[in-house]
Amino acid sequence: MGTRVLSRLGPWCSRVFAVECDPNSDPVYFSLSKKPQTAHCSERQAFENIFGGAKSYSLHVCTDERFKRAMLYEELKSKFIPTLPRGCRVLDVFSFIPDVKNSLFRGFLVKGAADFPETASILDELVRRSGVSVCTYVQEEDSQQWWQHMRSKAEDGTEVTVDKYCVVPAEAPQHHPSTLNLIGNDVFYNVWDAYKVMEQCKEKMTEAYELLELVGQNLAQNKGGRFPIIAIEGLDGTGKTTLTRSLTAALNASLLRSPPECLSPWRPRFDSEPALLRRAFYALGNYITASQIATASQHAPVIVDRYWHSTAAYGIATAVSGRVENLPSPGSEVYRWPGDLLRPDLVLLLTVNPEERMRRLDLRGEEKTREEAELEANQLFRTKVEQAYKRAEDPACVVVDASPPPDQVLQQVLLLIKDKCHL
Ligand SMILES: Nc1ncnc2c1ncn2[C@@H]1O[C@H](COP(=O)(O)OP(=O)(O)O)[C@@H](O)[C@H]1O
Ligand SMILES: Nc1ccn([C@H]2C[C@H](O)[C@@H](COP(=O)(O)OP(=O)(O)O)O2)c(=O)n1
Repeated sequence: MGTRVLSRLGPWCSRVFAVECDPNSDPVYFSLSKKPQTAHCSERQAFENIFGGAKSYSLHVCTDERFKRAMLYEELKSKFIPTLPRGCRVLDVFSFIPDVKNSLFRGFLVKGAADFPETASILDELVRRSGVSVCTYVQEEDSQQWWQHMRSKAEDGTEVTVDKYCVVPAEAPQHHPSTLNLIGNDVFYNVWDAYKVMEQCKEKMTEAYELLELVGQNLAQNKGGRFPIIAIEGLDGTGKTTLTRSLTAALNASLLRSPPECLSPWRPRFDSEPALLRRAFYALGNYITASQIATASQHAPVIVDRYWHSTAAYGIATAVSGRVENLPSPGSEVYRWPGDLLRPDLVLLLTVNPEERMRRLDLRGEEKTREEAELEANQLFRTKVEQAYKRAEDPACVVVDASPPPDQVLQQVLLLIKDKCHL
């Protein structure tokens, strides 16, 4: 497969690879060459760290078809990786064309499992699967050169062929590889893009079928009324529910939320699905909420507890790995508002320091979504969500310090609303 065309994006050997060893530092980048190249001492050391010692191999999901890609990746992550023998080291590995959108294939580099007979038979099975490629890494005797052996099934599916490439150092690309597939996989910029994802799984999930029916019934009305629409955003525990309730009473407003109540029964199901489906679920939820906002804003101001910015900020922060610096820069198209989604007049982002947020969450003591639980455990992720919120544009979020007592936060927000929405 190596020299043959792997996808519309070109052959395997033109790809760059990135192995993530530590979320707080740059990945180790390498590319492939037919001829050995001299590497600097530090580059040789980096290769030794990732390939040296116990035998290592990598698994890559490599198909252009986004639904199949998401499903295969989830299968590897939740079914294959947990079966690995204890003590194996698993690192995220990306293969991509530098700075080319939608060229990213995700995968895993596994170290210390190749000597187990069970692993060998699972790998043989994976090699024969379409959409997965399996590579092993070997060092030639008396040489410091690492080789990638890419195993793939022959056209007739019976035999396994091996393409060999030297692993050579590659420069870091301008954009972190995990940002390349955001659009259309982690964030959707029109309803039809998310709708198409849901259509692909309606056969296997009745929830998807019913969701599509609901979206279909709710798309007709998407124009705001004469009253202002105010969205309240922020991490869990920042006081959104408390504020939206008091604001609703103070302004005699309608209170809505995204995802809307009618989707609550299906939410746990979608929360346990691969990221592509989860994101499509929340994206479609925003369009149903938009239709409810359109009706409600004809009669009274509307307060919305979470809306599009939540969907985008969590989607981007989950997909972009490593450091906060890896997020797309401010001004990037990923922070734009979807053209076909009803826009709020004002978006307020509630912020409190991490200690106070934890104190509030402990006091509340409710069950959390998987992502919220991850957020709690992971300061880096939390910072990325907040940064993504702050980079959102048109409408941008107005940051509100939500650390004072509830009544003071309410007064502060009422003043803001008076100023920005003339209420
Ligand atoms: N301004 C505030 N000061 C102190 N505690 C607050 C404040 N706002 C909310 N809380 C408390 O913090 C917890 C989380 O608030 P909540 O409104 O449920 O947040 P969110 O909806 O953003 O998850 C609740 O126990 C709530 O009573
Ligand atoms: N409009 C929305 C709302 C929530 N989400 C996702 C993002 C996170 O995974 C969770 C957070 O929602 P959660 O219900 O835990 O938040 P609150 O408890 O309402 O503060 O849902 C979304 O993507 N889009």
